[in-house]
Amino acid sequence: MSSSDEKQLVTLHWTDLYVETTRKRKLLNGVSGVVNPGELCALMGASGAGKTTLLNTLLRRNTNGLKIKGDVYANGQEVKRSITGISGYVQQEDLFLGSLTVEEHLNVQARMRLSATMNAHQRKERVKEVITSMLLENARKSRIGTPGIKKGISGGEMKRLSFATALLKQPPLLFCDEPTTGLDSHMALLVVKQLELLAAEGMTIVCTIHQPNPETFEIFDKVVFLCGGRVAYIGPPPEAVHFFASAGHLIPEHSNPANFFIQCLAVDPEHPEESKQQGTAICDAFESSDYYHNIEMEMEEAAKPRKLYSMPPPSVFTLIFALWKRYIIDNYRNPSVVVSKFVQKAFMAIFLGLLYLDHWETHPTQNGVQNLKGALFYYISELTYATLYGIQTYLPGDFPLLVREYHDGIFPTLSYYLARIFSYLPFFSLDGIIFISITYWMIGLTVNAGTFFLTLLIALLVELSSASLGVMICSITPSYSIAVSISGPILTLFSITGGIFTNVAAMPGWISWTQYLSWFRYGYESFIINEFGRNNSRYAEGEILCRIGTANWTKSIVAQDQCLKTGTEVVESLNFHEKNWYFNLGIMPIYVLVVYSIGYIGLLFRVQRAR
Ligand SMILES: Nc1ncnc2c1ncn2[C@@H]1O[C@H](COP(=O)(O)OP(=O)(O)OP(=O)(O)O)[C@@H](O)[C@H]1O
Repeated sequence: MSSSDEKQLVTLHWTDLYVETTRKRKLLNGVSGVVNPGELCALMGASGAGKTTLLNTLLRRNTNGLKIKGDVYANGQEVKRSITGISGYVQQEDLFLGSLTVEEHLNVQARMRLSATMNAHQRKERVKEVITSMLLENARKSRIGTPGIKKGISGGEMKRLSFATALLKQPPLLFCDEPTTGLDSHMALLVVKQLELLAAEGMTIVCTIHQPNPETFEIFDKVVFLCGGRVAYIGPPPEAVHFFASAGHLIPEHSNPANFFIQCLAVDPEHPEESKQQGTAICDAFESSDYYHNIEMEMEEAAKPRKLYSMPPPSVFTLIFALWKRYIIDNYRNPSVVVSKFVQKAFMAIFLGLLYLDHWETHPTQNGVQNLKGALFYYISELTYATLYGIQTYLPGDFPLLVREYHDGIFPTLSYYLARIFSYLPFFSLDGIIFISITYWMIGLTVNAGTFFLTLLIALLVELSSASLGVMICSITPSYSIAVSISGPILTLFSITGGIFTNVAAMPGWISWTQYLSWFRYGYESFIINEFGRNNSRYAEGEILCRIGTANWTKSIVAQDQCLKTGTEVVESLNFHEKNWYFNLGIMPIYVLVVYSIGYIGLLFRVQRAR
């Protein structure tokens, strides 16, 4: 629409569509057709006739690996992928984020689908309108749910919600793939009547449909019967009766016309060759009939170019914000993220605190120093494993919806990627902050605000690094199980080359480079320098006792040559270097950016291929 009071009308036509597989199997063989504004058109035919292939070809969806010839036009102008900008698509399988309520889902979709020119009040009104028109008022506040996992709204309500979503932006063109499948006959009729109303308002509607009953069949303005990838009939339903009769297939009394036509065109397993010949004869008869001539004239008219408006889409920031909000709600409603994450972290913090509970008296002792070295390494592990595996539990589940919404032209992959990362950040940083804040004081790290906040900063960078690798692995691998099986060995490698299990300077050359691929090395060195280095007076000359901190001091004196007497000696005992302090703090954010970027490229590739 050019403005709110001017309605966009679209004539869709397609000419000589040929679709072939890589093995040269013809799925569509010269299919042409036209649907005018205000027409409700059904694609019909026996199973395997090519209905879904035609719908996908018109929409340029799910056509990977297929060779397509022929063109699709809207208002006389050739459209390819841009058809998504002027159309809505209701797919056979309903796909939603089940944790949202019906209204929340529509609000988020309204932000993403409606034009940038609409304000918040207008969007709200539009959401109200679709809720009312799709009879979703009673389900407004209900969670959508996930079939088979968490019960939510009914199947019929889900289908109506799919319609409501597609209709939000009032597209001039609507495609539906088997909108009545899975619905009872009453609900199916209701859906088709709803489509009739939309067509009456000027919408151009194309849908595939399986064996409609006579009452439903009559509602369509135009039907397209396909047979073996060819058009067997296209035109109004009542005329189909005459055409099939003229081709020698007189409909018996009291039979369902759609069923009868489909049977005429179907391959009979008992007489496959004869039935194929029958189908071919009907297609040939149609191509030389007046019915086809009428369609050719309609197509000629449709080919005259007319205006095609498109509304300004929302800004990238609006898209990111809407998606971020959606995933924040999802994370929040996902008890395993919120509850288990924080409870687990608090529990582990108390456990670690009690394990290493500070038992020094006035000075650090040798085993106290050793304990801190161990506890600081454990910090890395705690901030790594739960974060990386936690993220991997949820991301793969997003993929099907992401693919659908991306190919619906609602948002670019980058908007999803950024929104998803930002939606995790609060959860995957707050838990680390809680963990450090509890343990820091219990295990006896330096009581100093500067050292404490720097420990928090390092912990945050470690957790961000771990999250980035978790997201990256999920983004480039096709499933959760593959992501997890790749992550395990990588983390083991990072862990053993991180600084505590092996001397970082003494590792063999062929493996020592791996330490620089991970935050284990950078994070651990930073933690150690922060605590023991940077002229921390607590570990100045003479402050660390050459004793093991037990009750019996005299029996536990450590030999001078094995005694770490200063903080600098502690740092050097691990072959770490204070000069790396700023480098480590700088490299971790760069690491995060690089790893996220690799993940983005991987995800983009996968999303684009999944068509
Ligand atoms: N990507 C593809 N690669 C190879 N063959 C395909 C592909 N897509 C569809 N086909 C084949 O093309 C034929 C038509 O498939 P299509 O899904 O369009 O039929 P349909 O009329 O929608 O059938 P149904 O009613 O069973 O869904 C079928 O034989 C199918 O196996």
